[in-house]
Amino acid sequence: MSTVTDPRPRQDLDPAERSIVLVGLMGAGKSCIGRKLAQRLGLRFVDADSEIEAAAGCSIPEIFERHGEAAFRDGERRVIARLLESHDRQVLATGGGAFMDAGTRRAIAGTGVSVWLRADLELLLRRTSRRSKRPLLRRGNPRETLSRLIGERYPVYAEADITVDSVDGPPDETVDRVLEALKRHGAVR
Ligand SMILES: Nc1ncnc2c1ncn2[C@@H]1O[C@H](COP(=O)(O)OP(=O)(O)O)[C@@H](O)[C@H]1O
Ligand SMILES: O=C(O)C1=C[C@@H](OP(=O)(O)O)[C@@H](O)[C@H](O)C1
Ligand SMILES: [Mg+2]
Repeated sequence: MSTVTDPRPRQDLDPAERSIVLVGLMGAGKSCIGRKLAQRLGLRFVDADSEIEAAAGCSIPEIFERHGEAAFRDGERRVIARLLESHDRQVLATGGGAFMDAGTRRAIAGTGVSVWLRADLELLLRRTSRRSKRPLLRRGNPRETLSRLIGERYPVYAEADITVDSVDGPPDETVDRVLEALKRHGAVR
């Protein structure tokens, strides 16, 4: 007889069975590096932001405008919990604010291995200057906003299982660094 629920405590999951979950600030490269990492590992790639947009039937700026940030955060928490409940191993790029939620951090610790893509302010500014799809950077001064978010969020991102510096070179260079770190952690063989 088969059971629907997995009887193993999630903490016992082998690191090599866990989904790889990228966290970090806007512009760190979670979406870009996550997609390439998934290709290299032959795993499914999921971007939490795209899933939220699909579930809401509108873009992230529209969700913020119509329903406010709190509603976006509710959707984000639910979507990430659903994605992590799936037993398929995947590479999941979260949005920059997701890991700030304690429940989301617990869910990630349950079935994932978290990787903080760390980047400095100048790199984040350069990478986020081209597109304006991020509501938090649409108003005010992006340097001040990102600098404040670094102060608020970096101590929390530091709780991730693995930290990798997102470098100012070709994306594959950062993908290589992530792969090496995952191997050291036992999450990739
Ligand atoms: N390592 C990298 N090297 C060069 N460009 C990058 C790198 N990582 C990301 N980018 C570019 O920077 C921008 C922001 O990256 P993105 O993956 O959307 O970041 P995030 O999802 O963390 O907000 C994108 O245009 C992406 O192509
Ligand atoms: O940092 C944040 O609070 C946000 C980051 C965005 O994702 P990226 O980090 O992929 O840009 C997106 O989820 C939303 O605009 C809010
Ligand atoms: Mg992204």
